[in-house]
Amino acid sequence: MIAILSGGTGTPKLIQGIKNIHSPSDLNIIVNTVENDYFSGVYVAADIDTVLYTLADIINDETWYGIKGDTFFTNESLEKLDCPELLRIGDQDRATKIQKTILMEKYGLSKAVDIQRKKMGIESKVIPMSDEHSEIIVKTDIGHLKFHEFLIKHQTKPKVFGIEYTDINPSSNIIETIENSEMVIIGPSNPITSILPIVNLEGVEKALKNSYVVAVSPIIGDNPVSGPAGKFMGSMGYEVSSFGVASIYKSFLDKFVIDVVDTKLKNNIENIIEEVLVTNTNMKTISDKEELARILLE
Ligand SMILES: C[C@H](OP(=O)(O)OP(=O)(O)OC[C@H]1O[C@@H](n2cnc3c(=O)[nH]c(N)nc32)[C@H](O)[C@@H]1O)C(=O)O
Ligand SMILES: O=c1nc2n(C[C@H](O)[C@H](O)[C@H](O)CO)c3cc(O)ccc3cc-2c(=O)[nH]1
Ligand SMILES: [Mg+2]
Repeated sequence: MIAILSGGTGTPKLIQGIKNIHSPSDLNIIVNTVENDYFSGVYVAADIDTVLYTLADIINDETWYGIKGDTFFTNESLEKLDCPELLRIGDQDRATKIQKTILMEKYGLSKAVDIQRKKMGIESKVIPMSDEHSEIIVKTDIGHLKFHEFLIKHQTKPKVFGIEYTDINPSSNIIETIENSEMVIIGPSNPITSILPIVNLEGVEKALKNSYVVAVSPIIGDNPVSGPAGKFMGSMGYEVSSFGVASIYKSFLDKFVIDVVDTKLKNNIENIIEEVLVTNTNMKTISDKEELARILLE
């Protein structure tokens, strides 16, 4: 059984490759929840929904959120009603989020997501990192911003001094999922706001130290492929490079996969991570994703 730690975008791209070459029923995806928040009265678990839609092959893989071909009648009507939404939420996507909100209020987030993934015919388990609510606050030069205000309203422009989120408990079977796995894959998601919130949960780092853990760097050269990971790493004093990512994961990482662009960093990173593998990690096509998955799983 393979455990995968996931945020949005980067890891779901890799999951598209993994699920094509490895039995989906053998995958347990542990997903970040600290970007979750209510929007227009509906609970939005952005990274969970991106993973669900990716596993169900309905993801909009231009934006890496929402459902391919979705309509936006409610989003546009809210705009006309002077209730503009920060997130551009599609109509089918909203239905899924409303379903999750209803189920969650009855059964908690983990059970709600498990009911949803079964109804979507997904064989892999999708496990929220926690059933408790915690939100990232981004400390910037224009004040403390919620993650989506920083990301969408301010287009990640403000200077970042740091991020914080309240301590929460891991959801019930995360530790045993990690301990029972032959391998833990940390996908190329944002190390600071997608992966570390999972690692910092009570007992997770210890479980990772006792597991075989492989990670893929989300940084190629001195920038992330997308999103604000570089700003967050810089604000916490990490070098914005694959070496910086290795420094974040070094206490539990066994193997680190970096891009060919960063070949020159291999020797340096081998001083802090046992095994470093250099390959193409820029996933543009499904064969890029399957090839990277093959290299990780061999
Ligand atoms: C908004 C989102 O960024 P963010 O919330 O910071 O990060 P996520 O965890 O949601 O994922 C983005 C993360 O993924 C990396 N990424 C994306 N595509 C690739 C790829 O083809 N190869 C690779 N090695 N990493 C990839 C990216 O650098 C980000 O750090 C967002 O960007 O959508
Ligand atoms: O940058 C954006 N991210 C949007 N996201 C993605 C999400 O807010 C972040 O980009 C996450 O970091 C992705 O991991 C959505 C996620 C959903 O589940 C539903 C709708 C959206 C809409 C947006 C959006 O309009 N802009
Ligand atoms: Mg994200």
